[in-house]
Amino acid sequence: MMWHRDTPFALGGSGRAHLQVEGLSAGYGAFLVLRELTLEVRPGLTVVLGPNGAGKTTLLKALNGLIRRGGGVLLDGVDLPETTHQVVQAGVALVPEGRQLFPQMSVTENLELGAWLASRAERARRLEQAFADFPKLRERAQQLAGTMSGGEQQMVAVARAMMSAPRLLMLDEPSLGLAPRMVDELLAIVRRIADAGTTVLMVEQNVKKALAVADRGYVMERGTLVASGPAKLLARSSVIREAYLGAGQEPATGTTTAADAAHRRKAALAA
Ligand SMILES: Nc1ncnc2c1ncn2[C@@H]1O[C@H](COP(=O)(O)OP(=O)(O)OP(=O)(O)O)[C@@H](O)[C@H]1O
Repeated sequence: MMWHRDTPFALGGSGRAHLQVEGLSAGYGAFLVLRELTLEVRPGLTVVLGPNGAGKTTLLKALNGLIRRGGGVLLDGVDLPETTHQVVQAGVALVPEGRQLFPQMSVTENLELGAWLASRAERARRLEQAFADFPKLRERAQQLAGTMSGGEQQMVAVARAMMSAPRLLMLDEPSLGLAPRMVDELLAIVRRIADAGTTVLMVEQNVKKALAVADRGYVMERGTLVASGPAKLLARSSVIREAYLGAGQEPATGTTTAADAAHRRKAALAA
């Protein structure tokens, strides 16, 4: 069964938000990761590519108010606030790396947490809409999130972010650890969310597949941008072909267990 119907995703805002990032710097303590980054996220789907440690997650954390940043960030011409609470209120939602669901809570409870700023009645309305947008989650409404497959959990994480009715949805490596078919389905959903009017900024390591669904892309290395452009052109560019040749190919087993293990180690170190 597919995860979605042919109806557009009605949860997101339809403001076609436009994010402008000007001279952004951010890091951890004295360790500066991002140096004077300038980029824009236009309505549609923008992807940020780059190797491990390039600073992709750091970019999303800085935009989301999880770490301090310098430089300017404008959402539709208005300064984006610096605290996560206010960033969510401004209409920006993040699907974090590793999903970060509450494993002992049901699908419904996890989804409801995505609408914590909304009134009770509005939360109920959005939950109904989330189940309409992701019919399979309705069947699993009472299942504990921790007992779901990786792909199912990623769908819950995306649906939870959409519960805040964002104008800008940010996703951090949503395909990590998923089987190829699930990656395709997930990216199709992300594409449809963008088509329905929520601007999307997605960080990915699956270069080939990400560029196939995106409108525009940036390539980041060591905290700076080394290439940008329309996704179709970027896919044919020498910077992508030389640096990432084969990077978008699927592992023979259909899973990325090694990547998952590396990710868990990194999460443990960061904790
Ligand atoms: N909490 C932290 N404290 C200190 N340094 C960190 C922290 N998180 C990340 N870093 C460092 O910042 C740099 C950028 O990391 P970041 O996670 O943004 O990269 P990335 O491009 O998202 O890579 P990946 O694909 O592995 O997630 C790395 O050198 C990393 O070691």
